[in-house]
Amino acid sequence: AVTPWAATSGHIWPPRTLPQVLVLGLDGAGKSSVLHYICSQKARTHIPPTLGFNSVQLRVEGLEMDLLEVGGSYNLRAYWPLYLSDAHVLVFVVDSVDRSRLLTARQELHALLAEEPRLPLVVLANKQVGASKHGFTEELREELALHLLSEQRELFLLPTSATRASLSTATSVLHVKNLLVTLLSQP
Ligand SMILES: Nc1nc2c(ncn2[C@@H]2O[C@H](COP(=O)(O)OP(=O)(O)OP(=O)(O)O)[C@@H](O)[C@H]2O)c(=O)[nH]1
Ligand SMILES: [Mg+2]
Repeated sequence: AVTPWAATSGHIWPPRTLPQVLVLGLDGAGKSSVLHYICSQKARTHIPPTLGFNSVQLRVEGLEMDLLEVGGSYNLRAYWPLYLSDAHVLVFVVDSVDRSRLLTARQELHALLAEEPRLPLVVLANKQVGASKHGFTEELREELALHLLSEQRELFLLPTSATRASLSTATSVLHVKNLLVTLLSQP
């Protein structure tokens, strides 16, 4: 059988030289939408599910980076760990409205990072509507048990939205970009 990677394996081997940001998270969390916004500055509402992976290059302030999304559907999650060792930063996107799947997101995230104690982690609490309610970030931190991941790791949690053309969307995504630049610029 043809794996989803066969047609595109040239992208992942030989290893690339640009710093790599790996973008993971359950299906429907909004990975592709966030990437689309980051790269085009435009909100887009109908993006098809990622059936394999989705790779984009981004240049910010003279720094070039590769952003690699691997689809989040159950079958594709088996491939997630293969991309960890090349990653400089992991961006993990969660749907902060769909509380019923936070436990699954938490389990996947913890399983993934068990072997990578030092990989910087940026969790995006996506699908924010307007200003998030007081204490929201703390709740989410708890629900994802982020304290268990944070000993030697740089860890950030940012609220984002990606599908509405609004100032809060633009600002949230700008924060993500700036954070990536900071993380990738450190020695
Ligand atoms: N309301 C709202 N909807 C969003 C937001 N981000 C993404 N969506 C919607 O959520 C659905 C899934 O978004 P995708 O970007 O395809 O999610 P994904 O994480 O790439 O999913 P897979 O590729 O299947 O792993 C789409 O219908 C998006 O329009 C957001 O910030 N707010
Ligand atoms: Mg996608």
